Amino acid sequence: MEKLEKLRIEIDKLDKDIAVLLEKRFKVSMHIIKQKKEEKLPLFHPEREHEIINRVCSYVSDERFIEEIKCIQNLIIRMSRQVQSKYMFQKHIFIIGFMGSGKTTIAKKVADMLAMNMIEMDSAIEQRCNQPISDIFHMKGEGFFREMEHALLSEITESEVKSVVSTGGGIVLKESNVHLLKKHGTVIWLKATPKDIFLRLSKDAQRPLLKDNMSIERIEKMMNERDAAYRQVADFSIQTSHKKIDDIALEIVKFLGSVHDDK
Ligand SMILES: Nc1ncnc2c1ncn2[C@@H]1O[C@H](COP(=O)(O)OP(=O)(O)O)[C@@H](O)[C@H]1O
Ligand SMILES: O=C(O)C1=C[C@@H](OP(=O)(O)O)[C@@H](O)[C@H](O)C1
Ligand SMILES: [Mg+2]
Repeated sequence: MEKLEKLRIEIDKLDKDIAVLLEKRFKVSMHIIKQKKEEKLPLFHPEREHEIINRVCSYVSDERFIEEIKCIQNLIIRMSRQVQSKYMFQKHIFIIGFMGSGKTTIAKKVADMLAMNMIEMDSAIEQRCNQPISDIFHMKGEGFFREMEHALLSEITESEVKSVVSTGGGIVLKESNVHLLKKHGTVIWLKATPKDIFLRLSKDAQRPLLKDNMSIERIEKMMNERDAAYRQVADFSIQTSHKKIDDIALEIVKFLGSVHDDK
């Protein structure tokens, strides 16, 4: 029993040392992000992160713990990115654009790169209604869906936690949403050609507005009707056709690094 007590005291002391060191490390991370911003350097640098993890593993002499230490180091790096993002972004990051432009896919990537919370508005509405979007449209009508969408956006904008938000393609149809997007976020507009949208969505039955009569011409017509609304709210636009998901997300993260906030 006495031996166990001694070991516990040792663990407690090590935990204290770790906490103090982590606090120091996070403070340095914050200095780094300020410096990166001043020097306009990329916020996200995966090669450097791999380098750090490999180097840290090379300090471990007992092979039995390499896997665990690697895992913890990964988490430390991710949490450092979280600390940096909290410092950097005092507004939400809204991803807007036509159906199939890649909002959901890219928002996940950007959130992962910045270690930020991600909100998928359509999924959140589906959860609230306990129904897929296509059923909500069919059974309760588009008007009901738009009310749900507006209520959710209002809630998101009131939240202290800043998120990467994947919106639905029709978010800009309500003027009150446009106002909220502009006021509370940095808005990224994803674009794609009607042909690419058609190819991306032709096997997807989850878009009620395109479900029955999907054609390149119909997509082009709807897109033309909406483009002005996307344009008026966007801080940055990016063409996604013929680009890889990772490259699109990196381009967005690079843009976000150049955004000036109040700090
Ligand atoms: N840049 C891209 N290149 C190729 N396919 C893409 C790209 N972006 C998204 N996709 C694909 O297109 C489909 C629709 O993407 P999604 O993220 O759901 O779009 P949105 O949320 O804007 O409707 C998905 O199957 C996704 O994998
Ligand atoms: O463009 C629209 O009006 C809509 C787009 C959908 O989201 P995605 O853009 O993710 O497909 C979804 O919100 C709903 O079907 C309405
Ligand atoms: Mg989506």
